[in-house]
Amino acid sequence: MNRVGLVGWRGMVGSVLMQRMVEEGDFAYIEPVYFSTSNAGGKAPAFGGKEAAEPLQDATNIDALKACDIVITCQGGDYTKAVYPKLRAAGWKGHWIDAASALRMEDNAVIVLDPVNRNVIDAALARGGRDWIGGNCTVSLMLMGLGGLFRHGLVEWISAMTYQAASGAGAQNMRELISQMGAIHESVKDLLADPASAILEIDRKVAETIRSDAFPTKHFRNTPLAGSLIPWIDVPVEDGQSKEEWKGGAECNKILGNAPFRSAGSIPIDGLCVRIGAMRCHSQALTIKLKKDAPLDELADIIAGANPWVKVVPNEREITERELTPTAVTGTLAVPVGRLHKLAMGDDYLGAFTVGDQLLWGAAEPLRRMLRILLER
Ligand SMILES: NC(=O)C1=CN([C@@H]2O[C@H](COP(=O)(O)OP(=O)(O)OC[C@H]3O[C@@H](n4cnc5c(N)ncnc54)[C@H](OP(=O)(O)O)[C@@H]3O)[C@@H](O)[C@H]2O)C=CC1
Ligand SMILES: N[C@@H](CC(=O)OP(=O)(O)O)C(=O)O
Repeated sequence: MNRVGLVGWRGMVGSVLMQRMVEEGDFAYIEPVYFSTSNAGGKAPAFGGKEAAEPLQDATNIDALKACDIVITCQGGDYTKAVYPKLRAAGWKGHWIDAASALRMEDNAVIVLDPVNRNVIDAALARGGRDWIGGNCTVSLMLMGLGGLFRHGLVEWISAMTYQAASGAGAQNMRELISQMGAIHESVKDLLADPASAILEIDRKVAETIRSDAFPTKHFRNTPLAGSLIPWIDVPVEDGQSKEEWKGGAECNKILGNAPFRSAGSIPIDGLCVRIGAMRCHSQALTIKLKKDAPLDELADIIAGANPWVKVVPNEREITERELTPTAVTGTLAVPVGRLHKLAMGDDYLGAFTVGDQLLWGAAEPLRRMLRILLER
């Protein structure tokens, strides 16, 4: 049985991964070894009802990691940068599965999203590939939704305008969003209780609260999110883009096995990434330039047929309000795509909207499935 090292299992992404591994019975096929950066020697958990043979191992101990056939880490990029090079330098030939972005664009790394790029994964396996990295959440969710259009060679370019949840910034940010919501309510709760109170007075107080120094904004770089939005995610890069926006083009093309972004043969993918006050679902409004005019019902069938999780929501008001929202999707593997219609720019322009859980398909699920691919070879 494969000895599988689990690093970062108690973090937010790691916890979702453990939950999915339990649900899918993955622990029956592995000998789990749990690692910690903070509590080596402590008691290991028993996910899937399976006791680990050893206590928590030191996640920076290269010899302990070297004893694993496969290591899965959700510990973050700093950990990857500190440990991965030493582990390979020590001659480790095992498989490294990683949620962090640190290694994504390395030549020997594959960005894994098997419902979309199983061909790229299989080709890398045949070449002896050993580094399997989960994609950026927004990128993976867009490809889970639109994979069919790419597979049919229909996409000339895409503009993705995103509405990204607090969870993408981390667990502390989710907590801070809720604190902000609470602070807003607290500031006007007496006025709200009085049906005769003036709405502009409520609005004035809310704005004052959001702008005040006392508003909890530490984790969002001193910028309020509740009652507002933040049109910048991650660090600036070149050409006026944020790094989150750059990943859209760079990672999508790599996942699809295309030429590198901005080189001949790649697909231009760009847009603006915006943080909004959702908890853990990212949404995206997409303008898709098709290579040719195709009937809407054919396009809908192509989108719906790409994988078992994508679902086309008819472009009608009631069902869209019911099924194409973060509230409907959160905690599920469903990737609904809706608002499908031809845009005013021409019949080869398709409008679409998609929602996905950024901790499931956006982070944990592609890693879990890569583990199963390795175990089932
Ligand atoms: N958040 C996201 O949306 C996505 C994140 N990722 C990647 O995954 C990495 C991890 O992200 P995320 O899961 O959000 O990070 P977390 O901060 O939730 O967890 C990271 C580590 O922090 C340590 N930790 C310290 N205190 C606590 C605590 N109270 N509860 C739980 N863990 C604690 C744990 O390490 P230990 O047990 O060793 O102490 C844990 O493994 C990111 O850095 C990123 O590279 C990838 C895709 C999406
Ligand atoms: N940057 C993403 C979350 C994330 O962790 O992305 P990446 O895995 O590319 O670092 C967001 O803020 O929503």
